[in-house]
Amino acid sequence: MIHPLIIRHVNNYPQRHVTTSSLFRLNRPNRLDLASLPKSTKKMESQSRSTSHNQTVDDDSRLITTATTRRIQRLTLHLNPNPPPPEEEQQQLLQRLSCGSRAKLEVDKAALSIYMKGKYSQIQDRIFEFFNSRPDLQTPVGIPKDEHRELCWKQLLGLVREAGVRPFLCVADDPGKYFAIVEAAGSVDMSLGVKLGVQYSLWGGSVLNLGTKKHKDKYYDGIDNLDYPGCFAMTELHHGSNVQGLQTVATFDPLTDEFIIDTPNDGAIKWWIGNAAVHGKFATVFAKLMLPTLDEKGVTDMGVHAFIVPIRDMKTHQTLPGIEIHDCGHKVGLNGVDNGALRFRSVRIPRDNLLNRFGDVSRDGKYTSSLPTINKRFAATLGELVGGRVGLAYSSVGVLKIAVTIATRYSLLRQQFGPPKQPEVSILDYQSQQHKLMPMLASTYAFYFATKHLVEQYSEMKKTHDEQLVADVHALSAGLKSYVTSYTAKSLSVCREACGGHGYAAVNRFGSLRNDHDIFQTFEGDNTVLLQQVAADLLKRYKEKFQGGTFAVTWNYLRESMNTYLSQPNPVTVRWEGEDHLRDPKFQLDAFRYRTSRLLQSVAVRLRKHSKTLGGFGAWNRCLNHLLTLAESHIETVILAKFIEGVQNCPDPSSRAALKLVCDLYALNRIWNDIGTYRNVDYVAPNKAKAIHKLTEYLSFQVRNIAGELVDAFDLPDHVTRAPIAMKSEAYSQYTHYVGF
Ligand SMILES: Cc1cc2nc3c(=O)[nH]c(=O)nc-3n(C[C@H](O)[C@H](O)[C@H](O)COP(=O)(O)OP(=O)(O)OC[C@H]3O[C@@H](n4cnc5c(N)ncnc54)[C@H](O)[C@@H]3O)c2cc1C
Repeated sequence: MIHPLIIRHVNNYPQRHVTTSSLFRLNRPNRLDLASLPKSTKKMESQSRSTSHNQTVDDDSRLITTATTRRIQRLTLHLNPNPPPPEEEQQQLLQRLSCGSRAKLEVDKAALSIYMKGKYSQIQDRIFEFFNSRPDLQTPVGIPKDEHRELCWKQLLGLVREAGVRPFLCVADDPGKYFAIVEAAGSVDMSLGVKLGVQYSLWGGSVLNLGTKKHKDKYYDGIDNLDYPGCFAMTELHHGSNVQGLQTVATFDPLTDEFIIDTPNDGAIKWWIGNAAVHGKFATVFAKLMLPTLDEKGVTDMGVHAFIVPIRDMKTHQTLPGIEIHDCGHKVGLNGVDNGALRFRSVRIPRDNLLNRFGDVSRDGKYTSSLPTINKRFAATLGELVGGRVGLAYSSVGVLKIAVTIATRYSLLRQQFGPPKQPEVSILDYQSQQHKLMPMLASTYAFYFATKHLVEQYSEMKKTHDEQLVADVHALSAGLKSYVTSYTAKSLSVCREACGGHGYAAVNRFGSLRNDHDIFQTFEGDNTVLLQQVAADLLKRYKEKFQGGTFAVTWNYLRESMNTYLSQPNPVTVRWEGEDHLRDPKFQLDAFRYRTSRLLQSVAVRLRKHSKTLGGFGAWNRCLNHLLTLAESHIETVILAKFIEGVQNCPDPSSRAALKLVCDLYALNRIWNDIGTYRNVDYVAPNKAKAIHKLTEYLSFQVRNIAGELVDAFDLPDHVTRAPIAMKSEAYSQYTHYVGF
């Protein structure tokens, strides 16, 4: 039993940010002797005791912890020298030590889960159940490349032909459902998610979005039922990001009414093409359309267009004449996907194989298009392909959910060290572990709401084709794809490390998740390149605004915050440090928006200045890091705004309270990460910066208290997370069983 004196003493203590981790750290061997700290720290301790209750944050929680801990240790030993307190009471003590009078939030897991799973949970559950019922379709750890490719193809066939899931129907009719299918398939095996994406978003999507009725009539069913496995052949050996630099040519031959596809040099070999090495029968090949002319050049380059090229015989599966295919080989990850390289030597295809939605060639070789310039046609063509980016952003959140679930469950289970003669504590009680994982858990929630918004916007755009929405979705998908995939990629390493040695066992997933996901940062647009598109879009709108235009819906906030930015920060509010203020969504959003406005305005000035001497390209490069920071800042702002909306719209009060806590952690952690910027411009005074830091640590602790419920709300079954160390029960025995005990 803990003596009531201790409890009273703790309750009377004016601070509430004494953390369990700092408490325990004191008791571990070889730690600093805290009694020997210099006198000045003791002075701070006594000062901190006089801090009033309505001041939010401790002056120095570690020192308070020191004093409190010593007192408790003395009292505990005096009153009861040996027996450790029963676990529940110990927990209560820790609770009080850690957050004063605040109780742990009660979370209604079921209600939160319903809210977080959204309207496509049924199809996802169906996919999980199908693979759970088919052990022969589950990917074993360490499967060799060629077997993995065959298994991945069987998984896809099983999903479509046996489980009756029809992704292609959803690509056009219900994109939200389609992205949910891709996420769930990717949770089973990321290679499967990507293979599915190649077939339906890339190959299928190119036919649907760039073709016309004749193409849909001819190819739709075969794509849907997998009789026509296909590729999306855009990238070449010498050109990936710079699509306008592609060199493959498609020359129209009016005599035979055909296009002749040619790879003019080795640099133009199509490279990295998914489905090409083994399974593909067709490829959508991106090539410069060349029309014969009567001038001395003999041909005119009409810009990059897409053509359907059969690459293997439908019956024998032999590579067709004029086509050479090689395997791109073993990759860092995603080895279930067969990426290949293709060379074309005078391959003839009918004129009808031009995907002619944005430009057509008549029988007599005349070019027609509703769009006036090559650039406009190019933009329209690429604009139709943003679905792939939306899918990657969405699936990346799915990967983050799995990783954070494994790391959090294991961190709750795992115990290392503890106070003398008391049980060891869970590693998630350490402040450092909370710091690694709780903002990540908060970010996972934040990204869920942001990508859900993106999917809704995308679906709306597909319905209405509203021009403004098209531009909005283009920038939003580029920004979210970059931001989320970069964050997930980094987090996978953090999760591995947070699980110590057992995080390194392949069976516990981090290795494959990390390797498979890593390329999400590059394909469907390199992240650094995509962020520049976001920055360019912001600048374009900024310029338009000063010419009397308006910001699009997503960008509306800039109008207001630009005005705030152009005035000086309010000298009173920069010092406000009360918890109510720091947890006010208005303060948080204002801070994010202020930062974006500032970055936007300052980079516009710099670009103008440098372009006079360096030209447009040089000036852009001179300001490139600034531009990338601007794009990230904008995307963080959009994410926060969507998270705040997600909290406000949550119908269940207990879930809403939990989400509010998580949202506050997301916001304050991001502000703290960039505190130098805020301090530099005096948006935040030193006392406020300190308060933000302390409150962030405190919120991490509070989130830790409901971390189990928060990851449970993702509702990922054990057969999806699969890591033995993260099983909902008997994790250790499942792990020992796995290695053969
Ligand atoms: C596993 C895998 C599967 C793929 N599947 C397909 C597929 O099915 N079909 C297909 O067509 N393609 C596919 N790709 C190709 C992929 O889309 C490209 O790799 C991607 O577009 C990036 O192009 P890149 O490799 O040429 O990189 P690069 O553009 O050469 O980029 C290399 C580096 O240069 C930097 N960089 C480039 N330009 C700029 C700039 N303007 N400013 C600043 N930095 C810059 C980038 O940030 C990056 O760090 C696949 C690739 C892989 C690895």
